[in-house]
Amino acid sequence: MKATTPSVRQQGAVDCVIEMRGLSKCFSDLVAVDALDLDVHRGEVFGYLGPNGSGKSTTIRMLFDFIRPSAGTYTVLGGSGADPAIRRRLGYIPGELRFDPKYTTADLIAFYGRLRGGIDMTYAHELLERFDLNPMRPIGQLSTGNRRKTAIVQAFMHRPELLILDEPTAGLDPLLQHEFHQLIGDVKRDGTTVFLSSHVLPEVEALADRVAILKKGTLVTVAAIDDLQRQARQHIDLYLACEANAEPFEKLPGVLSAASSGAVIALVIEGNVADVLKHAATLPVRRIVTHETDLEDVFLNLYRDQP
Ligand SMILES: Nc1ncnc2c1ncn2[C@@H]1O[C@H](COP(=O)(O)OP(=O)(O)OP(=O)(O)O)[C@@H](O)[C@H]1O
Repeated sequence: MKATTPSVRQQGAVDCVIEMRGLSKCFSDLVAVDALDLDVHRGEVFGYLGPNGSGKSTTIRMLFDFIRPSAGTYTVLGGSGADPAIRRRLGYIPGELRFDPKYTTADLIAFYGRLRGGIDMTYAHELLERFDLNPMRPIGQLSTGNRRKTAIVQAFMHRPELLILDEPTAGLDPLLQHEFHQLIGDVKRDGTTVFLSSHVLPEVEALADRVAILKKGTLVTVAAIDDLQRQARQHIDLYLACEANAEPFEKLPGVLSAASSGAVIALVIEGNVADVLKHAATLPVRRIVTHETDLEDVFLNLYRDQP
């Protein structure tokens, strides 16, 4: 690992809070992470996606210096994730929670409070209330979801500049997932950067500004959610005042399928819908129904094997 200057490095006008250059990790002859070049910008929520075993947790564990890279370099907040001064500015939820079962959540947050020093404990107590967590029970007696809540409180309680979250909502019920999403929105508004590894595609779609997709240790895409949304297929139904004929739509650019039934034309379109709307304007259209774009399809296609 190359330690660089302890300030956040800038790339052009953009603050990069995480930088990876050629970052690689091999376990014997398995290449778990292969020459990653990736920048995470200050203030963004960055989704880190990929199928099981694609190297997401391995990347995160390198960022905290829990394991050493086989090649390449990284910086976190301009320095090393092993540096206690940097660690105090980070919040972390590991994929696998390993708390000492005999301690309570209250013990744990008191411990982290002392370790990090000078933090406002009222916020920790607000988080306990927000997630409806009884801090006095030993962690060994908590359900999986309640252990996850403990992990959330310890990661957010000191208002870190950068949160690195490895599947943070695994095991949370939908109400608490919703609360967690609100919390991410709150900290983002305060300028916090979030590096979010998740398998929950709608969660990433709702929260992330940009995403990277990792497959077999290699980056297959780094893209803005907005750009992926533009690539997503749109489903549009046209309700006409006459018998429908889908044929003229089939030839239009971007139309993947056009089907008619009675007075309705059902269209699936990729990219720009301008030509479709131009043609629709020549017809007696009574109603247009648009369905949610299938960003999940875009993600799944990127997950699948590419040539
Ligand atoms: N300590 C280790 N020793 C040997 N192989 C390892 C070790 N840690 C991870 N691996 C292997 O490295 C690859 C990447 O694992 P990693 O846990 O980073 O994937 P992941 O993307 O986080 O997966 P998941 O989505 O299932 O959590 C896998 O093939 C895994 O078996």
